[in-house]
Amino acid sequence: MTLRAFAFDLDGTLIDSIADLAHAANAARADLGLPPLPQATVQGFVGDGAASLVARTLAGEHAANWHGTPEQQQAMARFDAHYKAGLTIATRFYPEVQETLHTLHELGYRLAIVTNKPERYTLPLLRELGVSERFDVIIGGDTLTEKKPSPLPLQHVLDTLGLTPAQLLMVGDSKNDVLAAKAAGTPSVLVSYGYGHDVHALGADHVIRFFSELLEFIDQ
Ligand SMILES: O=C(O)COP(=O)(O)O
Ligand SMILES: [Mg+2]
Repeated sequence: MTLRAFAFDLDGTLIDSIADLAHAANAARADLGLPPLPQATVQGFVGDGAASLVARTLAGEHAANWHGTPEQQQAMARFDAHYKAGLTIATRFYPEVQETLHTLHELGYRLAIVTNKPERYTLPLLRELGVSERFDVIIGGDTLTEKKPSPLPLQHVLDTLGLTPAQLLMVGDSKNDVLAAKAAGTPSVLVSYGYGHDVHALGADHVIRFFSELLEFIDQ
């Protein structure tokens, strides 16, 4: 491979954020007089951005869509307040992530974040975890006009870094990550420990169990 750079999904790939997301989701539901949802249920709602997460959280089902109704906006305001107040209470890097990012950086690879998480959470979260400086480009779900599965965020990374699609490896945990990679023409790797379902059936070029397996894809 002629890899020069990596684009990383955030939730379920670099960080295990589900406890803080579920806490904020259930605190928002409590504010609206609704009973809590199991953490595993909220986990299944993550991956399409905050508006989808809030719409699903409010309805208690994955099929719900964001329409910007007054009730959804109220739920978003409550979720937003709770999540911003506790972005990194329980959120942690998955094993081997920090060491592997350090190694890739030392080897001269450019590193990007391509997440559907909005910038208002992504940027402070990365700062709180002390890794903002690690990344050459950070694209949140609302940074551009389209988010994953659109190829736009990855195309923006390619343009910014001056790379061809074959030189960038998308690393994620869910369907949107593979769809975005395919649409942008970049290779993709899925981690099997994240929030995606059926990762082996999503058509990624590789599925890995541990983050450090990424080092097997580079010319050392
Ligand atoms: O906030 C989300 O919906 C998930 O974000 P991700 O793209 O980092 O998995
Ligand atoms: Mg993810």
